[in-house]
Amino acid sequence: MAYDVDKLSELKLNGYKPVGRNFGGLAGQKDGFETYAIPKDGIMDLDGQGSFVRPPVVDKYMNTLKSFVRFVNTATTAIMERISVSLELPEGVGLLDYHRPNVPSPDIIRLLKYHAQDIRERGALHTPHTDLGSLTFLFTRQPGLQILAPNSNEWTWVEPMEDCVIVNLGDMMALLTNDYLRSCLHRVAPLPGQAMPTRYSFAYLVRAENRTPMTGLNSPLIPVKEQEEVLTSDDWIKKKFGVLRLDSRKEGQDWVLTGQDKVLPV
Ligand SMILES: O=C(O)CCC(=O)C(=O)O
Ligand SMILES: [Fe+2]
Repeated sequence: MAYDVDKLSELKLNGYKPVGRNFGGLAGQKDGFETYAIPKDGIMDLDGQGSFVRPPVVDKYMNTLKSFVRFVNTATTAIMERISVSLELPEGVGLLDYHRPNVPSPDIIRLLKYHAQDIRERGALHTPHTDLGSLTFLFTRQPGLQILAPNSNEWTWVEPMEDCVIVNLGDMMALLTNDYLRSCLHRVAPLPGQAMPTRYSFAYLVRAENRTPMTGLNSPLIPVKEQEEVLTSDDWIKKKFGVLRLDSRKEGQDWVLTGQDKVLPV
């Protein structure tokens, strides 16, 4: 297969994932969506990645992609600034220092297409998960996204709104704050009583710069945590993908997929 994401880049930053390659939303099943990833470093020509392998259609929209990355970077900086103030982070060792727009990082744009599903096969096409990065900017006009709020057993629908983008916190925010901030558990499912239609969405996934230590930042609000091993951001990404690509979820790996232990309703 041309442009296979598992062959083009170790951190799965570039290329196509067909339906059914990830662990699925239903017991013993696989996922029901295809994706195409486009790397920030390639779009912005960082780290010598400007000539990344890509099909002509991606090439054609390179200027649009560049403006889109700049737009999201501006929003990211504003959000990180606000969160840094709220967390009382000292200058120089904060979130902004690990999310510098012009420095290489494993950020991607992810295009998603969910496949239609017969009403008799109803299930979540996207297994419940948290996003592995810092922030997710999600763009869609179609419903289907659900979140599981902390201490709740019920999935809540997140309705898309005109001219709005949905922003999630991902695992890296939990790791950088020793769980003071939590990553948002979500999935994509058909609406009640309806079959799943073909659904399109796209996301910009903000991730901390390569080799960022995934441990709590220095703040009076962030609890101190004893850690046997501090992963770097690249290793965290590899670990999460290792679990996503499994055929079944093994005991003790819930946390990697969902960011939290034993939270999934049965
Ligand atoms: O399509 C959506 O609404 C959610 C996508 C998503 O969760 C993801 O790409 O990680
Ligand atoms: Fe997600």
